[in-house]
Amino acid sequence: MDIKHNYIDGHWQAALGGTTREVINPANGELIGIVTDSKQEDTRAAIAAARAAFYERGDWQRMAGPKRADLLLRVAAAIEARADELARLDTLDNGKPLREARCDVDDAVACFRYYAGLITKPQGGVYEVGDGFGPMHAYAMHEPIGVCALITPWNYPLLMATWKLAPALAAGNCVVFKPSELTPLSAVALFEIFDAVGLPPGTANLVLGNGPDAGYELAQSHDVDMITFTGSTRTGQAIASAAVGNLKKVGLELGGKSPNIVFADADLEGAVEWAMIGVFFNQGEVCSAGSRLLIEESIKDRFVARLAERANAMTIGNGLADPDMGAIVSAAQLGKILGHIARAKAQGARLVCGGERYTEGECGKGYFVRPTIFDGCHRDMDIVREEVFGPVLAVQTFRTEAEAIAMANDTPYGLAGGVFTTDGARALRVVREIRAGVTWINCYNPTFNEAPWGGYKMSGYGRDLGVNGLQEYQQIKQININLQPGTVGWYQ
Ligand SMILES: NC(=O)c1ccc[n+]([C@@H]2O[C@H](COP(=O)([O-])OP(=O)(O)OC[C@H]3O[C@@H](n4cnc5c(N)ncnc54)[C@H](O)[C@@H]3O)[C@@H](O)[C@H]2O)c1
Ligand SMILES: N=C(N)NCCCC=O
Ligand code: NA
Repeated sequence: MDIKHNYIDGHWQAALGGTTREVINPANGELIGIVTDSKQEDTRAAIAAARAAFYERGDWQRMAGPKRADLLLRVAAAIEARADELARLDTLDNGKPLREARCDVDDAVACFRYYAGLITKPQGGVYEVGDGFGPMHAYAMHEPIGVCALITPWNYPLLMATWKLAPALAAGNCVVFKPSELTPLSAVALFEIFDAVGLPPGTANLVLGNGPDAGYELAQSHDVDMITFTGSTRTGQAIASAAVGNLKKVGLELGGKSPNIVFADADLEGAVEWAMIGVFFNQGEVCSAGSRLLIEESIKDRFVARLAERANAMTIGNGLADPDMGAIVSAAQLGKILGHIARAKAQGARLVCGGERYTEGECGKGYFVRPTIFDGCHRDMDIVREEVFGPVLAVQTFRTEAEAIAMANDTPYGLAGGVFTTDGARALRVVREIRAGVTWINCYNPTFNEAPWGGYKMSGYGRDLGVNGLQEYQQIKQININLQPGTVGWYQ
């Protein structure tokens, strides 16, 4: 089996220490790849390459915007040409159903196209300014930040990479990217594409390795100008602390425990399906998962019974066979999920369906868990407070709109939330009160490259996607122009 290497300064390179790491298919425990295993010294080499490319040669940042855009369009076309292979890679590596992986690839193609287009549109502004020193004129222009470090999790390997790489590169930065050590294979393919389209050496660098050894150096280094991270809140806190050393800019997309509120007047069959998409899509390994179902008391029994009936009918299996739900990413993550389930039971939540590992047929060799629903949950249970990052739903009831809103906001997180009702004014009132960065009305989880994505509260700060997602990776420079050069007679 080929060993996949780091991509530094336009070359594939083994980690200096020569050690490697096995990449596992969580559907059956089989070895699907071997990657180089980087340490701090490798990360430092990648940072040095990005710095030389940005500060010494500067060819990427000075390349005309339309030309940079053209290269990113070629990246999009190359991803599209390898779409089946890339979807298969993410399914093999992460465990997700193939049709979901295929959506991720389509979104990644569109994301590169979106930022290629956006970088050619007007940016900055022109300002009428005071004339205390004679006639003056001011404008603001957007510039790249410099060397950006990007760290992503394992739940959407290609898509999370793209959400950061596409805008960071479009803006003219040089980057060092570290994907999750659990799911590095599609990132390697993406860098093969960067290599093939001919990004200037040092523009995009790939470091393969774990968080403490390869990742943390990116947060700590004084040679990095910005770090953007998607992952757990705890790791985000460690990164933000380390980033203080040189006051690098920090962007954090962290965890969540998002509320999905269903009122009695909702289209209930639709709400059931969206609630399933909310918490069982991608095995529930979604930062925005609607993992707290807040349901109006009068319909609770009927709704939960229907939800359980449909959850029990979901097919589970190897993602390549395109089941309704695939494998959990790793043995460790499966263990965490089963731990959350055991604690919920111990704390008195009532198990409605699932609640155990799934081992039918070949699944015993992999890491599967049945879609799980707990009824009778209350605010001080861990299952209501802590992110599971698995297919586990906690159900609570409310009687009034005000109570639903208070329960929705009763969390340290603030990534997402949903509301189901046929009362339009109520839907708008409720989403306005939810303290979260991403909300849905009568749907849950779809998201689009055009609109900004990110959290409130302990779900982080900064935004991916949309115009804001480009501006994350840009400095703004004010330029003041004296329209009448000469002396002003200030000092007599
Ligand atoms: N808000 C969002 O958009 C979003 C999206 C996806 C996932 N998430 C969150 O990600 C979490 C699950 O992903 P995970 O388990 O991969 O998270 P994680 O924090 O364990 O790891 C994320 C990445 O950080 C790296 N890392 C770990 N420790 C590090 C350290 N000390 N210094 C630098 N890098 C380090 C990992 O190697 C990985 O690449 C969940 O909490 C989920 O909510 C958030
Ligand atoms: N619906 C999609 N694609 N969601 C991506 C969510 C990323 C965070 O986990
Ligand atoms: Na894997």
